Amino acid sequence: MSTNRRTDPFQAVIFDMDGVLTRTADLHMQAWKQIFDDYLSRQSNQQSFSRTDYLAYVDGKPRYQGVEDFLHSRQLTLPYGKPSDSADCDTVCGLGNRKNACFLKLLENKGVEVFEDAVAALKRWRRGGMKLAIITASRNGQRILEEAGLMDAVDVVIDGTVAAEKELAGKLEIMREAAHGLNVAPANAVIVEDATAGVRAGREGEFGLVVGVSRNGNETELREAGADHITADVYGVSFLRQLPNALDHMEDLSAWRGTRPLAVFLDFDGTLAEITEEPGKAEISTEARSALQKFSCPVAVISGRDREDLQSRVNVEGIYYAGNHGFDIAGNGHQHTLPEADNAVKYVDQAEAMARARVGDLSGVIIERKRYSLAVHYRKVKSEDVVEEVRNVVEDMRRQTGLRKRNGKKVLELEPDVDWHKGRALRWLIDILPVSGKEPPFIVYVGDDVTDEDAFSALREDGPGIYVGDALTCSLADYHVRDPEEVLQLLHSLADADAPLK
Ligand SMILES: O=P(O)(O)OC[C@H]1O[C@H](O[C@H]2O[C@H](CO)[C@@H](O)[C@H](O)[C@H]2O)[C@H](O)[C@@H](O)[C@@H]1O
Repeated sequence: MSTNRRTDPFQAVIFDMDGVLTRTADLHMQAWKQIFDDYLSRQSNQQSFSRTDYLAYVDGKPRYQGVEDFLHSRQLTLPYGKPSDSADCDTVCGLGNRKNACFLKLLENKGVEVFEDAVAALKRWRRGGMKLAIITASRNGQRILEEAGLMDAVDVVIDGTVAAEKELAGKLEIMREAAHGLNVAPANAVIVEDATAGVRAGREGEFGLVVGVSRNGNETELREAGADHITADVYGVSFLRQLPNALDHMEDLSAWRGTRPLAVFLDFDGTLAEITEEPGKAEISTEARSALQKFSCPVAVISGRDREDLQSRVNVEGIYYAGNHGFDIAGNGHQHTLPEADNAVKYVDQAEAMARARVGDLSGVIIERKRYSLAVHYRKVKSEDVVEEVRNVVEDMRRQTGLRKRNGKKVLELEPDVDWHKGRALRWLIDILPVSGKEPPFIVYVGDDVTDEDAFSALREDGPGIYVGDALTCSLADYHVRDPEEVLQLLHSLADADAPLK
């Protein structure tokens, strides 16, 4: 994403409503289809209104403009009329009014459904102190947001009614008005849009980042319209922002948790243990170990290390251990490894042999063989040329073995290319946790590395992701703590919070 070049954080997110936050886009499409098909059936040689027509000519535009643009695409013209035209008039306004009456009827019958991923992202960004706006060209925007319970979830709402009152012509002016209402410059705001017209407006308005949401499989169109980043899942969208420190927000965490039972998940290197020059030297402090021992709730450590190695370094009984980035899980009578990972061991063997032969003797390179993966460390390598050589060789190894390559902190890793990672391991563990009561557990996940982002992403509303590192980050976490020392403080606070629910 283009965010890497920025050194200042984004301050606001402006969400399009229909199709991004609410599922009303389908209702709009149905309403448009009903009225256009009726009209087209009375014209000669016209095919019915399609989803392609909807996406190309109508989606994301003010109602009457949508009518005009679609009719124009079919070489049809109607008198414009006036907004007060009755719904049975064959004018641009009449057709638009007919569509609205049809839409409201559908809304009444079917209600408003929201996209959970976008609502969860909105909540996360709000917790992180981002300014938020929802925009829509729909004159029914406020009504829809009230029904969806989202009216109070953001700072500014600009819908078609507000746009008409303020004489805002089109999406770009609506976006600018939202940025103005949030008191941020467009360059410091992120636009989240599913319509090509909206993406184009975001680009034209020079907003800092334009995210295209491809729920309709329209990636190509969104890319051509100029989206910086395309996603089908808003929850996975990351950009540079300033995370609050979890230690300053323990009361917010406690309010979020409510009466749910606690479960604590942690990464090892860089989280429980300080990063060291050599992997073999990383150690958990005695304080951190005894903090883990004090928890009565479930605790799991999920690491890129081999599980046995991890277990012997952490050395706490009664907790869950997931090694090899979650490929190998065990604890409290449970055991889980993936058959696909077992089948890939021969390729890891092959990769290891290649690594030892081609970079094993290079000064500073450390090769760490794990059961399901191989790490080639270059933290101690002094020469940039050698680092480059390591990169090239690992890329070669990836091509020849079919294993997946992952970047870590001064390490390149190869692992089985299957749909499994720390996030999947986290969800697997959540499912087997021995939690009492009917409420789902409140999960706290603490991690510092790229692979922990899969876990942050898998959390959704289960609880906070806490990133270990600088506040200024692209992490998908909700909060940060600075370093393993602050992780220890966090563990103490969580242990206190765990005590009353024993
Ligand atoms: O998931 P984690 O527990 O964070 O493990 C990720 C990798 O951590 C280790 O490497 C990292 O820590 C080393 C010790 O501090 C450091 O020397 C190295 O540069 C880091 O990349 C571990 O050796 C790997 O196997 C893990 O995958």
